Amino acid sequence: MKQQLILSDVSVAFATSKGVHSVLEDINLTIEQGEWIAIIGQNGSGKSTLAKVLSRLCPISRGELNVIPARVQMVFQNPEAQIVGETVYEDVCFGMENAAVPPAEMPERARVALEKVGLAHLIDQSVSTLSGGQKQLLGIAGCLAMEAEMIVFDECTAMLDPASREMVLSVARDLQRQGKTLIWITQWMEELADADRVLAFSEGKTRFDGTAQAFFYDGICQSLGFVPPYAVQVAQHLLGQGVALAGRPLTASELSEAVGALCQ
Ligand SMILES: Nc1ncnc2c1ncn2[C@@H]1O[C@H](COP(=O)(O)OP(=O)(O)OP(=O)(O)O)[C@@H](O)[C@H]1O
Repeated sequence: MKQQLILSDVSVAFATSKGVHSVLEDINLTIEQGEWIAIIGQNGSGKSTLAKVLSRLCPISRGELNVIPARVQMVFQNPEAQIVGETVYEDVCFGMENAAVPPAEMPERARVALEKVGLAHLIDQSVSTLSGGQKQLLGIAGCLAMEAEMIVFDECTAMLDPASREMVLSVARDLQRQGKTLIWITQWMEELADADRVLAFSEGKTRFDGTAQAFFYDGICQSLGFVPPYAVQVAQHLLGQGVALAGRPLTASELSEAVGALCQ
C-alpha cells in the first residue's frame, strides 16, 4: 500500500505560566511516499515540534493527522542523545526490543540495517569509539531495523563536520532511492538541493511549499531572512549582470555546468 502522511488544519499549543503558547497554526500538508521534504525555519519557528508531530511524539491540540500506514521513525540532532546501547549491535536492537520483535529476527534485521548505512563491519564495536557522523548513521540504522517507511531527521547534521554531513547525506540519498520518505529538517541552505520539496516555516505557519529552485530564485529565501548557498549567490549575481544562465543552479557543480554551457 502507498504510504501517505496527511496533516489537516493541525495546530499545537502548550500551556505555559504566561498562558497558552501557540507553536504550530493550521498546518495543512500531504507527504507522499518516496518524497524528500526539507523543512526550514529560524530558531523557535516550530520545526522540531512539527518533527515530533509527524513522528507522533507530540500530541496535536487541533486538527487531524493521518498516517497510512504508520511506520515513522526519527533521528535527532544530538548524536549522543539517541545512543542507548553499549555496542553497535545492542544499540541497533534497542527499538526492536521495545517493540517486542521476536528475538530470533533481531540479528538479521540488525545486520541488514547496519549494512545499509555502512556500519556492518563495526557491529561488535563499543559505541564510544564511533564518530559523531557514525553515531547518526547508527541512529538511522535503528530506524531501518524498525522497518521505518518514513524517517524524520531533526537537524541531524547540525553538529557534524562537513565530511560527516556528506556521509549522512549520502546514506539519505540511498534511502530515498530505495523508496523511503525523508523529512529533512535543517538550517543548512546547501542541504535543500537534495530535496524534492522545501517547506519554510515562521512563527508556526507555513510560508512556502515548493521546489528549492523556486525558494532561492523567486525571492522567498531572502524575504524569510535566510542566506542562499554561495553557488546560488554567484548565479544570482551573474543573472543580475545579464548573463543568460540556463536553469537555476543550486550547487557548485550545477553552477559550473551552467557556466560551461555558455562557453560552448
Ligand atoms: N513542551 C513545550 N512547552 C512549551 N513551549 C514549548 C514546548 N516545546 C516547544 N515549545 C516552544 O515552541 C516554540 C517552537 O519550538 P521548536 O523546538 O519546535 O522550534 P524549532 O524551530 O525547532 O527551533 P530550533 O531551531 O531552535 O530547534 C519555541 O518557542 C519553544 O520554546
